[in-house]
Amino acid sequence: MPISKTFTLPTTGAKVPAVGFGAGTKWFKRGGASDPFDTALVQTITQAVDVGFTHIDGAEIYGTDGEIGQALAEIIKGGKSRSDLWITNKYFAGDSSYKYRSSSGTPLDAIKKQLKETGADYFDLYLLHSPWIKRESHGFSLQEAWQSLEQAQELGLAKNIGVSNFGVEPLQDILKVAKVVPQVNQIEFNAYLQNQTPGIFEFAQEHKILLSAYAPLAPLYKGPGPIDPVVAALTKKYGKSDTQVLLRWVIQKGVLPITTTSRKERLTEILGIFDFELTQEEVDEIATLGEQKKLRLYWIPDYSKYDD
Ligand SMILES: NC(=O)C1=CN([C@@H]2O[C@H](COP(=O)(O)OP(=O)(O)OC[C@H]3O[C@@H](n4cnc5c(N)ncnc54)[C@H](OP(=O)(O)O)[C@@H]3O)[C@@H](O)[C@H]2O)C=CC1
Ligand SMILES: O=C1Nc2ccccc2C1=O
Repeated sequence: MPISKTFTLPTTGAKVPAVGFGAGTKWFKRGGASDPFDTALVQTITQAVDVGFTHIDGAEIYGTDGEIGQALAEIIKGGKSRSDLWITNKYFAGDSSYKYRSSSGTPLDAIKKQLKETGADYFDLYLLHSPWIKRESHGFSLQEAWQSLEQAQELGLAKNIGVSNFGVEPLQDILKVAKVVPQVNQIEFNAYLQNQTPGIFEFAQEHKILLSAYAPLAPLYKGPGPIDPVVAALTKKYGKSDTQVLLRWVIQKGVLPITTTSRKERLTEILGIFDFELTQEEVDEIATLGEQKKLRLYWIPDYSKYDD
């Protein structure tokens, strides 16, 4: 059977390109809107699409919507159409201090603003970036925030809607009112963090929510660790790089990886993950060895209580 280059969203049936290019992390503008326009990001996104990426991951808080918009304009000028791309974006909800949130207002307000800034017409997927929303701090509850996303979907502004960094509890909270079940939960995921929050992997499977992984390559740049010898053996067996083995592992766990790079050669390397398959035993071995090390890079201290 040919190896699929897409994941299918359970409810809408939409086909999502199976690896995403992130416009956050190393591109994230810590200085916000006052940071200079990043022409390197524009160039890297257009190069990424040139070599075969069709999935771009942005977020309100990254401050890179302008760059995504410029790249999109250039890509369309080059002959592609909007529908050739999958663009995810996210509403900035803040962290567990409840001190920060989008300056745009509700998710519906924010998506309208972000659509203008990117010129994207619609987002293929729009997420609540994090679950820390309450009426006292935000002016609306988490359930109301979800309903705001549902409205955005009804208006055609987002084809699919979902969440990011959600644990079981906030998911259960929105499921009480949801007319549309979240399609995706984008979480930190790799062999050393297989449950960002307790039970989330199983919960997502039960509720047919597609998990998407950021920091999929953390075992590479935050090593050494117990999976290293197995990954090294697999690179030899398959003639693939450690990056490719790790991304393949994520995909074969049923999770959609979002990665990024500033290096052209890594763009093609990343896409070289669709012509080989790990055996189930190899997938399981990495998972089992990975349990021996705990690594969390994001949403600290929000989720540090789970690391004690
Ligand atoms: N929803 C959320 O809360 C979050 C979402 N994200 C999203 O996910 C995207 C990807 O996240 P990220 O954690 O960066 O993904 P990865 O774990 O895939 O890391 C990518 C980074 O790893 C570096 N890298 C790759 N190979 C190596 C190597 N062999 N040695 C050292 N460094 C290496 C790359 O650098 P180089 O440029 O040199 O190739 C790049 O900066 C983000 O851009 C963002 O869109 C990320 C974090 C949180
Ligand atoms: O790309 C990201 N970098 C981050 C750092 C801290 C919290 C969230 C994020 C992102 O989404």
